[in-house]
Amino acid sequence: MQVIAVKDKNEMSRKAAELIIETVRQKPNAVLGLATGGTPEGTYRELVADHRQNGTSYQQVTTVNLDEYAGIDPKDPNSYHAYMASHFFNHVDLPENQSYLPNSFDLSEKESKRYDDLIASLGGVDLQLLGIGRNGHIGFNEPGTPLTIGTHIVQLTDSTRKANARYFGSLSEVPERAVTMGIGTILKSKRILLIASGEEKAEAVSKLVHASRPDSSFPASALTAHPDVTVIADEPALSLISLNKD
Ligand SMILES: O=P(O)(O)OC[C@H]1O[C@](O)(CO)[C@@H](O)[C@@H]1O
Repeated sequence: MQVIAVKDKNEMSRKAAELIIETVRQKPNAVLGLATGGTPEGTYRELVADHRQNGTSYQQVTTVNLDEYAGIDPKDPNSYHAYMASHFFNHVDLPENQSYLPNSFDLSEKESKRYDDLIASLGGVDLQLLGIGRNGHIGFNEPGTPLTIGTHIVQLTDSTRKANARYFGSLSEVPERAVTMGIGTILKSKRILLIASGEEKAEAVSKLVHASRPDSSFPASALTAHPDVTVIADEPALSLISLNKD
């Protein structure tokens, strides 16, 4: 696991975008695994700016998203479908039929398997972008989730619902369930890029960096089993650990 320490959220966003751009420039038909939440917003802004200024093209790229709330209308502004459209898809030349998110309405096992099969049929994810929850969740894989599981339906923890309530009118409006790529799905990605910003992530980042093996009580620790993980974290997120800076 390579840990890149940066000063602040802006630098984290820039560095993460650089890595994504490099991936797309090297492999124009790359499959990008994408994340939502507050953390990657700046990264998408950087990607859009680069697309406008430098012409990086997404015409041959395919994207697959990590997760979506169960039962939410894709047109609902709080859906991850809407998030991706407004932060990224609407501003670059990615063809509409080359972006995939989990189906929020069909919660069957068959549909979950179809999502994993789709990713496999695309040749797998070249670069998976991840954020991290305060409790160590990646995607919506909450503590206790088996680490080999594929795409599945999860019951969101109170802490995750509270953390995401800032986007909804009230806590009661935050869906109780979600569909997420499983940790088994995530670990199949060829390369993983986890980004973290802010003091509220410091404990999770410290646990991740110090993890020596996968432990289902802290889902992000599963990344210790992956050979190519880059963590880009800012100073506040790294405040509980000391790193030797290059
Ligand atoms: O970036 P945020 O908003 O702190 O969220 C962290 C993680 O939580 C989720 O939004 C799910 O709650 C993930 O998709 C994200 O990576």
